[in-house]
Amino acid sequence: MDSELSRLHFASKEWASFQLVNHGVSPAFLENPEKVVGLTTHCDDSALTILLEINEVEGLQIKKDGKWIPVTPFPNAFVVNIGYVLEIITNGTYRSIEHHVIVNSVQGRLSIGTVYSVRYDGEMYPASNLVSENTPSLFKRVKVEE
Ligand SMILES: O=C(O)CCC(=O)C(=O)O
Ligand SMILES: [Fe+2]
Repeated sequence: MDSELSRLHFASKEWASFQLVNHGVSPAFLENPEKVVGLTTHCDDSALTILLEINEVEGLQIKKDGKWIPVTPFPNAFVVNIGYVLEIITNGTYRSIEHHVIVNSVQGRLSIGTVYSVRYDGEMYPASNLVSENTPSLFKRVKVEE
């Protein structure tokens, strides 16, 4: 049976891709804005994360040269975030950037992300054609699960 579901199951198993939805902040939470935390600072451990800021509420920020810079939502545009996996495969040519999400007490924020990664039982290391005497490998071979 080659249903959508079995194809999705195959894709999730082979590429570990899945979707996540961040819901807005609940009204109860909004009554205590000082307690409101968004998503704490992190780099994605995916290969690529493709994000849609559904209701175009600001909140996502990236850290550049030690400063937090807001990623202003742009109608119908995706935010493409590079994760550790791609940083390793490209031997650091593409860097994974630190980011976090802050929420405000006025409006909830809604985003949907599709996370593309690699097989969980595999290994990752820089692509061999990106490693040379002049560009030594910046990463050792590691298991994806590590
Ligand atoms: O909601 C967002 O805009 C960012 C979500 C995020 O950073 C993540 O899921 O890794
Ligand atoms: Fe993230």
